[in-house]
Amino acid sequence: TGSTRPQRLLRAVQKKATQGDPQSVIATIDDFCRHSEWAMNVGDEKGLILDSIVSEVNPSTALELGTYCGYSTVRIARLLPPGGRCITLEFNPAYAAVARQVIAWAGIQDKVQLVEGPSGDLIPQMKELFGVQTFDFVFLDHWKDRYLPDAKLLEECGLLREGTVLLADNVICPGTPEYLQYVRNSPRYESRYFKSHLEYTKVEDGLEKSVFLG
Ligand SMILES: CCCNc1ncnc2c1ncn2[C@@H]1O[C@H](/C=C/CNC(=O)c2cc(-c3ccc(F)cc3)cc(O)c2O)[C@@H](O)[C@H]1O
Ligand SMILES: [Mg+2]
Repeated sequence: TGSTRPQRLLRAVQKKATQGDPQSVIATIDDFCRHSEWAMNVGDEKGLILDSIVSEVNPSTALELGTYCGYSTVRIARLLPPGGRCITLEFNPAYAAVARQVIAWAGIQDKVQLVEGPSGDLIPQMKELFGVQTFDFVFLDHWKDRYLPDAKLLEECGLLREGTVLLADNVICPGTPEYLQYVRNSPRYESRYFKSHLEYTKVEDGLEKSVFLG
């Protein structure tokens, strides 16, 4: 029973990153993925776009769908204002266990609530479980065929408000065609594409920023 890639990524963080320093955790993961083992983190190039949009929104309450190893969780949480928090949903217990340790190593665990379970079950419980009224920012980076159903579920549960920003990773590669068609054609969203590259490669990918109009 060897280690998994997420476990090897965590070991690199614990070996090379400075405890309590989110930037060094981010840099260590990017170095690991670029020079040792590719992994499906949003990465450094798309990560800068993520950073700029999170900074612009300055969310009190952010939601992330698909924690994986916690890389984008750290990117988002390190930029939150005092009292801000990021709720991140992950249904794979092994990935959640790695992500908790990555987030703790970065020292931003007080800003993060990692919830284990499938988004379809958890989204309807956000208000009762976590006292969430509405989200200011949502980062979609889980199974690509779940972006659209979960966006609609967030609408139906009244978890979006006028101005909520949805940011979706991988709208080109692997691609999320149904989601893109919806947010680009629905009168309830103002959508814009941020062209970039698939993490750690030269392949085209990008992020879609969609503002809910209420
Ligand atoms: C019930 C399923 C839907 N609800 C869910 N609720 C909670 N967590 C969910 C989840 N779905 C998936 N997850 C988790 O999100 C993560 C899944 C992410 C899927 N991402 C990708 O497939 C992906 C894939 C690529 C990729 C691109 C090119 C390539 F050649 C190979 C891979 C690049 C990316 O940036 C990606 O994000 C996992 O941690 C998984 O356990
Ligand atoms: Mg992704």
